[in-house]
Amino acid sequence: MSADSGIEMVVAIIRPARLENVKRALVEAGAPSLTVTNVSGRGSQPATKSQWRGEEYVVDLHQKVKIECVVADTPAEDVVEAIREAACTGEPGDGKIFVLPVSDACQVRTGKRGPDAV
Ligand SMILES: Nc1ncnc2c1ncn2[C@@H]1O[C@H](COP(=O)(O)OP(=O)(O)OP(=O)(O)O)[C@@H](O)[C@H]1O
Repeated sequence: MSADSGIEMVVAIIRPARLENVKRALVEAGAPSLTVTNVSGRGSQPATKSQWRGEEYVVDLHQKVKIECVVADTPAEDVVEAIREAACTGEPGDGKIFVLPVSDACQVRTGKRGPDAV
């Protein structure tokens, strides 16, 4: 389902090691613009145990990369599929992808609004 504005945001939380693969896939899907943030999070990927100075501790927040990709001309569904294929290893912890409606956009340089600003 697409937003009234025709603009949608795909938010993907993926393995850092898959970022280059995903960036390449987004170019091929016609959606090269993106914002990338280093994040930590918890899904169903099991916690791991680590040691520091002889003390054992549980690591339940895993290092991930968050990709935000706002699209208007390219269907969000194509972006989701491109990211999924490029990010998948088949192992727990591969991540998750969310699609959000975006009510409007504004290009700072030109003042354009709506899909033309994306
Ligand atoms: N429901 C959620 N809300 C917010 N962030 C989530 C959610 N589910 C997963 N995440 C984020 O995605 C990252 C990867 O999730 P993860 O892959 O471990 O779990 P999963 O997708 O539930 O299942 P699986 O491990 O089987 O792939 C998490 O570390 C977290 O940052």
